[in-house]
Amino acid sequence: MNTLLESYKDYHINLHHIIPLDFDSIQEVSDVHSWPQSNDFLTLDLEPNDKSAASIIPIIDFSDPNVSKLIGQACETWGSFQLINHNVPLNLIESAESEARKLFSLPTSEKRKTLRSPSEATGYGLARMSQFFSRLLWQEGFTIMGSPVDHAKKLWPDDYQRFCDVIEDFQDKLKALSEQLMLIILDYLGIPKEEMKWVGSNSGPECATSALQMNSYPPCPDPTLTIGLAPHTDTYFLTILHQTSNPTRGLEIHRDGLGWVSVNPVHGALVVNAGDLLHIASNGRFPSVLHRAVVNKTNHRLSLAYFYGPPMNYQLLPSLAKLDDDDPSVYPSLKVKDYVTMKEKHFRETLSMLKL
Ligand SMILES: O=C(O)CCC(=O)C(=O)O
Ligand SMILES: [Fe+2]
Repeated sequence: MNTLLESYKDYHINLHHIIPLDFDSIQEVSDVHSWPQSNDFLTLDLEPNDKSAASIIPIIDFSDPNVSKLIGQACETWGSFQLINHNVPLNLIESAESEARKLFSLPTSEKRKTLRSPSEATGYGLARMSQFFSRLLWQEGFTIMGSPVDHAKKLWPDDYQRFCDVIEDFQDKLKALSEQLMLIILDYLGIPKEEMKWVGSNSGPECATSALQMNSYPPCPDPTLTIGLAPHTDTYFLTILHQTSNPTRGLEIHRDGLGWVSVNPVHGALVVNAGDLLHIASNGRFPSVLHRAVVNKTNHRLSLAYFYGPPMNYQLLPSLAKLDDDDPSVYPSLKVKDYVTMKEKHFRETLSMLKL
């Protein structure tokens, strides 16, 4: 089991947790998409916390001379920041968004030609998290690992090349940015880069794992009843996310003491979130940011999330990030594939189960 695809093969998901709603025909929020209103993180509070809090999520200029310190501090306090001047061309981001929109605008019967099979990780379907919930998400997704060509040929038999070219170029640029961010982060944590040779490695079993997740959240007749993506943390080291500008509400992150904070889109910015594996590798110094996607009544919101992390065989060594010798290790050393397997079973409980 050396690739992400192989680690997911053992977890056959019921079709009910793969097939999205037929948004072409849906008129109302039925019982299966009505989420319980309770006091825990699932509470769909009607308003995000006060607007001033929204501006607190750091916006970092990649060309700032202090960029390393700013990124390290943002990861340590928030586990999240927005990055501007990141060198991913704006027209490429816009093209990727428009290719995603083209895909999600296809009739449901066409999209289902690429339905993710229960033992696979790529293609059209509900977010993987849906297997943990009895209610349905107001979301449809499309997951890509490497080349999307096989699926693209099914969707547009005579016209698949543009989709593939744009998406591959987009993934290449996000990979390069992920590598730059990782070098900054390793330096901040005092981890020698020789310990993470997969950063920057381009081929073979030692190269990084990555995936591009396209999310579509059609307008919803009653956004107070349902949710696009339920609260979760991402699994890998970093997520780089583009979200459509101008949603009424969308990505929200949770911070103790503040509650849910909206990540308001900044034109051309990419959101960077720290995930579980970086939380472990940082020996708990960087929080794995809890976030969710809420839906709205008027806009068809899209997001493109690029997940980046180590190969499945990589052994995480939290002790490398210890501040000094007396600083205890907060997590055990473990292999990435073992973490991925645990998360497929235990979802949000996984980190607390591992904590020493
Ligand atoms: O749509 C968003 O803004 C969030 C997407 C996300 O969290 C994910 O794909 O893991
Ligand atoms: Fe996420």
